[in-house]
Amino acid sequence: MLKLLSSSSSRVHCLTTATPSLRVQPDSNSVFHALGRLTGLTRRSPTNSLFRAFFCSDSSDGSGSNSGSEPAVEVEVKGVESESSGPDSKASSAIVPTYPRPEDYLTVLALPLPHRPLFPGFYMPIYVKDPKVLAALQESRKRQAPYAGAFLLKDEPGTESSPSSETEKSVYDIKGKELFNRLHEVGTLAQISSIQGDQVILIGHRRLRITEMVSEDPLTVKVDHLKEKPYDKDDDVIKATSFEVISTLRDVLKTSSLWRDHVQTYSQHIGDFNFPRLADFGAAISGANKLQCQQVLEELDVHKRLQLTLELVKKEMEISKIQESIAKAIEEKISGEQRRYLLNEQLKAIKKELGLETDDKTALSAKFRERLEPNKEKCPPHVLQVIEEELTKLQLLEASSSEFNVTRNYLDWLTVLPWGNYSDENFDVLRAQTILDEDHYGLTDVKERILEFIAVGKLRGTSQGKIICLSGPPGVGKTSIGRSIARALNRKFFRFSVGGLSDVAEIKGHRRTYIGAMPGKMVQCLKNVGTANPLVLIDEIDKLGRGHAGDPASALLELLDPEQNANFLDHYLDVPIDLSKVLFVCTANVVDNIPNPLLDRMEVIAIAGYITDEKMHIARDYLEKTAREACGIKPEQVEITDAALLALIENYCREAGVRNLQKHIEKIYRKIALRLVREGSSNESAIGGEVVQPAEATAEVVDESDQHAAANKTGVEVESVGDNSHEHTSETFVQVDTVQTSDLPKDSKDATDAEKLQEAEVTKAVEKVLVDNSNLADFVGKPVFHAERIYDQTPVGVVMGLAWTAMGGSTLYIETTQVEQGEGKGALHSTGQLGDVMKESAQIAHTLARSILQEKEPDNPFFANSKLHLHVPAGATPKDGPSAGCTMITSMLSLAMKKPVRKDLAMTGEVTLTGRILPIGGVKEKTIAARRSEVKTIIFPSANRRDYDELAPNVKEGLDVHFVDDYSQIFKLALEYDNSDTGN
Ligand SMILES: Nc1ncnc2c1ncn2[C@@H]1O[C@H](COP(=O)(O)OP(=O)(O)OP(=O)(O)O)[C@@H](O)[C@H]1O
Repeated sequence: MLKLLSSSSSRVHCLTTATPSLRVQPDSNSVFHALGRLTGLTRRSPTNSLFRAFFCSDSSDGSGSNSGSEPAVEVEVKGVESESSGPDSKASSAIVPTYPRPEDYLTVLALPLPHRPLFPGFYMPIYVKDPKVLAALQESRKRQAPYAGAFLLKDEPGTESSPSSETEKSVYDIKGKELFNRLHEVGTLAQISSIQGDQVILIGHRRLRITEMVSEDPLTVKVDHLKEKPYDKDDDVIKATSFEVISTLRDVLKTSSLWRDHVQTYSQHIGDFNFPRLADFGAAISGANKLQCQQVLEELDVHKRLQLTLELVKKEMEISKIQESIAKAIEEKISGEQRRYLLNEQLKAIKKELGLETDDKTALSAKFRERLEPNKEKCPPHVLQVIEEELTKLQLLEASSSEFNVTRNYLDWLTVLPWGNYSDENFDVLRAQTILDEDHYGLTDVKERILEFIAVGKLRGTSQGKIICLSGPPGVGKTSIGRSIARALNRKFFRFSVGGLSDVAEIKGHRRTYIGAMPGKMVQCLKNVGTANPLVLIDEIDKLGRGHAGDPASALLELLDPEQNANFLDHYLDVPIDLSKVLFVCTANVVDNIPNPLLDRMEVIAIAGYITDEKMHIARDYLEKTAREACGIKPEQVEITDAALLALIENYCREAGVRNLQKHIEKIYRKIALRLVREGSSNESAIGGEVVQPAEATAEVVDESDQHAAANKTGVEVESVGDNSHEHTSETFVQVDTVQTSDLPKDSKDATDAEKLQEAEVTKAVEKVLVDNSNLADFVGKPVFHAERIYDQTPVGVVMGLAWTAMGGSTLYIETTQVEQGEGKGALHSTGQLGDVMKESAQIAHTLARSILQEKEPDNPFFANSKLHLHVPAGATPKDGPSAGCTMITSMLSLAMKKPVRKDLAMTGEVTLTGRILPIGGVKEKTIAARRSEVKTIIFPSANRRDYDELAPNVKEGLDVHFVDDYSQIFKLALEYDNSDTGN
């Protein structure tokens, strides 16, 4: 609320009703309007009212044209409840503007202004620290002469122009002469508006110039009251400049709110708002520095002052433009980001609506929960807890962060595993037996062991995780039996090979902190099979790598050991998994290479290899069938005779396993398939060419020695049928048919009869392919040479031994010859890539043979006088082991006694220096190898009798086996035989 009071009724002017005494100058009015518009203040606003009041009242310091023409008016403003009333509404309420006459104030108190000069019409609070000055000010107020001079303080030479609060304080300490010297000459007559504590509010009135110092403390100076130089208010240049100032001010005010605040500190206690006032106004509210402001203050030429002000406000304008562009750029940046954010959110919402949302956290969490739901009851509580924690974490993470992806993948694995989800086990022993027999012939031990396992499961009501290790040469069906066991037990099957595996992380997984971390093989297995009790086949466990970081064998131990694997901890998963229900089946070629702690926990079932008879069965009942089906051939289209199969096994596939046999059978069937297709297409083509071209029975074709030649001829025939069939005169079935066909008078034939004939002949052409002994080579090539049986009749000094290799058993010869003879030349030289153990065996054999000969033939100095050479073919294969000891002695004795050993005899056994025979390994393999080489008599150490007894009857069938403790028994069997018995 604005109230105007007057100290005397004649000097009161009401603001709301303009009285005749109010005088509005044309220039000031226009300025008022201009400024009113540019400040955005309404006529009703207090500031506006104040403008109006003062325009009409004071002309005492006005332009020269108005000077002294109007009486001074004293206005008291009280209770101005508006921010426009000044910097301090309380202070404003105490304002008692008076219009001092210059002659009353020729001597004034000099107040220093540290920051800016005080412009007429503006408020300025200052701090007066000097009590004397303060007292003088209060005194002057009491005396109704509340005026002082406010002068800008010059900077101390060498100091910065912007004073800190420190310098501000020190400014107030300057006194007397020093202060006088530091004051600018031109200042302002300031009304002491209020004094509160040490804060004094000054209102600027008119310009003063110091003429001399009157007293030092407080500093009092004599002053001249300055007036602007007379100017012509209609001067175009002045007008134009002032309008430019106004328009610039308006522009600045539009953009800068800071300026609007400055405007509101304008007190309007200055009388007319005319051109000089406009210049002061512009300079005062600009952000110009104090010297520039002082320059404006000192300028008494109105035009020059306006120009100076224009410069300042223009500069201000530039600054405000820069400020605006900065603000705009920032705003644009922010709004761009906001826009992107909004669009992203919209995109998400659309995706969600269309069900395309993949990354949305809630959708993800819902997906994980849904996946977990069916197994939730069976899921262990510790796993559920981890899942819940991770789900909460997922919600808190930023979707674009890498941590989010890690958590999402982790949750993916955690929720996908078949926690407590077991497949129903089959404990039906009879069904299992049928399945096992369906898939594999023989392998009785393995099948028996599986049936035992099922029986135990049936009685206990639940099965237990076990580790079975199937060992044996390649191709004996270790891997495939694993598959059948899974089928028999109704368990899911998972196979992984650890051959060459050297990284523990393959088994135990990587820690989640690594980029691209994955769980180990076992967790992957559980995810793949979807049940917690699969049969896991770990292939090639004997070929486990050494490991560069950690020991894979130890990691496997944790995985396989039934004591530990109930709480198997994968590094990635980080929660224990129960693997105790998993049935592990490992396969190995050589048990010795399996790390001992692992082997210790396994139940090893050795599969030694197959004898011919077993191979015949496997080939006939399993391999043939599979190969036939794989080639799409019907059983009636082919016949492989027993003789051909036997020849195939004995001459081509003599190794322990049946993989090679399988390959050969597949090869035969592939060739048969090609033949059938060729013949079929040749006949079809002939029909297509409208020529009857019956073919001979295929049986004739397969009798031909060169199948390819026959096939080629057929091809030629087909192509030339339409031209001149008479040209083909070869002896093949095609030739006969062609002649017949060409002889037929085409037009005399009934079409239907011809078609029937064609059909009948085509069927005949692909009727049956017969593979027998005579044409086997056409399918599988010539038989490969087998070094195993080099001699039909072993000569003197040559004995057949039995060896065991990773590929199964094999026979090998030990040959000894005499290199040199002469007194005292007895020595032994050995070759054939023998290892140290075998070389030592040879030495032992040499010594023992010598002592035996001495005993048997004391007069025979053979060993003492002969340099012997012992060789074990094949020379390219490294050999080692002690089991050839007895064979070596026999070979040497045979040479010494010039007597060949018994026919079809093979032996094995380690021998000591005293002639004791020690047990050997691989009895089954060796027996099978001996049978393959058509050995009739075998000598084994007595200690191996038990191993031999366990062999299947068909393996033992027809063999004459002798078990010996001492070499003397071998001597008897090998060298002291009756010639009529052995056929020698
Ligand atoms: N007793 C058998 N009855 C029927 N088929 C058999 C028998 N033994 C092996 N096979 C067949 O022989 C082929 C080779 O067997 P598999 O691959 O299981 O050999 P493996 O012993 O695992 O060899 P490797 O040690 O080289 O891995 C398979 O197709 C398998 O079906």
